[in-house]
Amino acid sequence: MNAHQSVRAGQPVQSSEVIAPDAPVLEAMVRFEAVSKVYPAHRNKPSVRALEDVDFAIARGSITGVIGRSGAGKSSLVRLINGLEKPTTGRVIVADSDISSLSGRELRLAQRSIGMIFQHFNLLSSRTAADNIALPLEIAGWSKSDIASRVSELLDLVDIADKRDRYPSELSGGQKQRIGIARALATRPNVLLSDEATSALDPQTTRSILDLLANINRELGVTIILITHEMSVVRQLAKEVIVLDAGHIIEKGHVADIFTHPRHSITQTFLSEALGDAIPVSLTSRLQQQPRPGGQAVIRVLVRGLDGGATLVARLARELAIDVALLSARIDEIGGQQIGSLTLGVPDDDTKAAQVLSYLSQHRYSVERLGYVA
Ligand SMILES: Nc1ncnc2c1ncn2[C@@H]1O[C@H](COP(=O)(O)OP(=O)(O)OP(=O)(O)O)[C@@H](O)[C@H]1O
Repeated sequence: MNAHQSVRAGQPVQSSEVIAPDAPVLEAMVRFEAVSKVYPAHRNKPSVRALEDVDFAIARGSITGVIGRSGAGKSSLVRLINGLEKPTTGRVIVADSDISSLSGRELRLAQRSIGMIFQHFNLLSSRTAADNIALPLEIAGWSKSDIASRVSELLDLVDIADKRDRYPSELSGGQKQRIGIARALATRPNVLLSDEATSALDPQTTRSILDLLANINRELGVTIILITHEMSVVRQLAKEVIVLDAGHIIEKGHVADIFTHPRHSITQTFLSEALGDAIPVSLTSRLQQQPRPGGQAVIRVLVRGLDGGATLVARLARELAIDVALLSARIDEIGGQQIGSLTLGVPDDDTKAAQVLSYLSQHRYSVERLGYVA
């Protein structure tokens, strides 16, 4: 498939298929074609293979999370998208142009269609909020009056007009990030790259920034790519996710599918972190790490909606003849779908707990053993 082809939703997933589900015909905004990135040996340091044969396509107007641990290759991927690095092999296509083949003025023009926001905001401390937002417009050669009206528009968009004359040192982290977002959107980019943009913020401010990004995506149609090491960020905002590990894509697809049916243990660990608070305190306070005679093994399973939970409990009873107890259930909106998190108590006899776990993993449920209760 080349950069200009589109695919129809509903076809089986191919390695470079566009991964947004809803539109009838999807067009890629960012496409990696067999991309590898090797940093050459330097002084005494050996060469590093940061990305290996990476293939994906991100649909126009979508919100996609790219998640991975430290060293997985996330920053390399960002620098390839915005043309700061060239792939060692393969091509990087952004908005129908092969950014990996551009240089000089052509590259600078292409880079204007890619906005970036950062963990530490990267604002100039000597400039006011308004003047920080104006900077990319000055560089792009806009007239003073056009800059003034665009900056006012952007301050309203990020809901921070009252702080226009404040300096970064006078702003909170959330306010600084709003200025960062306004600056990134100044030249009307097609793509907004968020590089750990909420990692330095508290959970409530993170929520408000993610809500703002969701509005921007809805109202302006900007394609958003969220680089993060936190599945909770992906869960709150993205519909699609790419999981990177040691330079390889280990999973990609719809967030709701990956939450309910992860293929890889690393993905499962990210999911557990994102759901850490999903169990009621009344249960966590009773959880033990060692089995109790006559007690129950406690497991957590993710299912599609609460109906999926009722069906699962009925199937375990019917197919394995094991009655499980529903200890708690909670429903979340993840990737635009309702996902149920069920905590089940399985009679703690070794064979029954093992049978249930093996049944769930055979059917690719996202499952985690939490401990035991008496
Ligand atoms: N300029 C460089 N020169 C040499 N090696 C590099 C360079 N940039 C990254 N690497 C190496 O490439 C691998 C991937 O790094 P990268 O920064 O892309 O990962 P990351 O997922 O962003 O990690 P982190 O979350 O810690 O920033 C690492 O082993 C890193 O040490």
